[in-house]
Amino acid sequence: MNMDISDDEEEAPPLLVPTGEGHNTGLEAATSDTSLLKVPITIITGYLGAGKTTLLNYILTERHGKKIAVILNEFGDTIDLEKSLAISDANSTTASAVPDNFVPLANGCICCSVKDVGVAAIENLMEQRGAFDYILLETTGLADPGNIAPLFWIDEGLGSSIFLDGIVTLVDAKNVLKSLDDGLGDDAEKIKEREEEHAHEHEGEGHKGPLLTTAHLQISHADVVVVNKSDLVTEEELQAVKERIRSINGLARIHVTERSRVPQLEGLVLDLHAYDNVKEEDLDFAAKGHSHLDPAISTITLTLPVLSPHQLEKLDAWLRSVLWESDLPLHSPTTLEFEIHRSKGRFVLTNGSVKLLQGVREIFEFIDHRDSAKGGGEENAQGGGRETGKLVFIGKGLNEELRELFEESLTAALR
Ligand SMILES: Nc1nc2c(ncn2[C@@H]2O[C@H](COP(=O)(O)OP(=O)(O)OP(=O)(O)O)[C@@H](O)[C@H]2O)c(=O)[nH]1
Ligand SMILES: [Zn+2]
Repeated sequence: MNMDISDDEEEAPPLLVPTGEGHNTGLEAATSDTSLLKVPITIITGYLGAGKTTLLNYILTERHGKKIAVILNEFGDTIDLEKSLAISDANSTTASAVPDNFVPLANGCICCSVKDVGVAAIENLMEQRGAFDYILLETTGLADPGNIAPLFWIDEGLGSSIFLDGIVTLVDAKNVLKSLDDGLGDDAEKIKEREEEHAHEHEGEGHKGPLLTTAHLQISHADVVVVNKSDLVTEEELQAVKERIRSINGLARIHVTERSRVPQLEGLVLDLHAYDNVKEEDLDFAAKGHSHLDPAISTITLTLPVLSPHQLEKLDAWLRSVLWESDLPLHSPTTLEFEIHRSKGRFVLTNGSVKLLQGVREIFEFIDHRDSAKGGGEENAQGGGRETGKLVFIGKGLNEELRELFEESLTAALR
């Protein structure tokens, strides 16, 4: 497994969208200042019946001063919603008419729908600029947000007019542990498909990890988890649910609700800037959790020293190996398997500037920290060479043993 981590065109996974500059590993990516001109999109995901539509309705009827366009990918069985949710006017709670060229997403596989129909729907929507200033996308209960997020994040065509603000995952407090443990109630065919896919990827290895359910995928990609239906569980049950979610995703904020009524919209479910900013406090928070309550998915944190520009390039190469090929450059090879769903990082450079890392599956980018000079300078003055950088991974198979191997591998790579 010891491998060459040099830039190899052959080995690179297919990017979803051409960026015009080859592989967008982000070292040369611009800052996100332009996001101020773009319309944010929030993806609302969650298992069947968790309360997604209830949240949408709640958002649309709350005072938020926004004109919101809603995209549903399940029009077939939510005809009433289609009528009432289409576009909410900030000045009234009654919905205005659906624009002519609003194309609903078809039923079925969300990633195909979004690729083939959804992006067009949003592009059509964008021609109605001024008609709305926020987009909410409710996915089907079985959607994997890891397939959807990159479409809105990297796509240059859309990138000019919208940006992914965050993924909000609703969970049903009463049923989520059951769904995580045995996929009970989960679409059996979907699970079988996923297992077959997995078996195919690791052909001949004769290895089968713990069950990865839709609930796992939705929680591991969440920026916010809304634990809904709190009225149906005891305080102890609620605590167990929160701990389990925390162990899967150490980065996500958790809010407990009844009828999806989050105490506040802005900052809690809307306007998160979860993909163009990385908050230090979030990384610190993730670093505190060490429980691996969930056998399938967990969160690990690695610390890094202040990096020279050359080391930043080495980090970039290391990330390409880990994220693109699921391969850990090591002196002694390991048979441990892993799969990274989400990554976030914050790195201080020797010149005092700060780089942020954002990643979903194999797609990642470095972003310049907005107040780079200030933040980095202060830290350097205070820290004086302490381990200031942090890298957080959420994914499958990330146990303590692997965390140590990651640390060993990264240390060697930065040497
Ligand atoms: N007891 C209880 N019921 C709730 C709560 N929130 C929502 N419900 C009910 O749960 C059911 C499902 O809610 P929805 O908002 O439609 O859930 P959804 O995630 O959009 O469901 P699908 O689109 O079918 O996947 C509805 O009957 C809601 O009235 C809650 O906090 N407590
Ligand atoms: Zn719904």
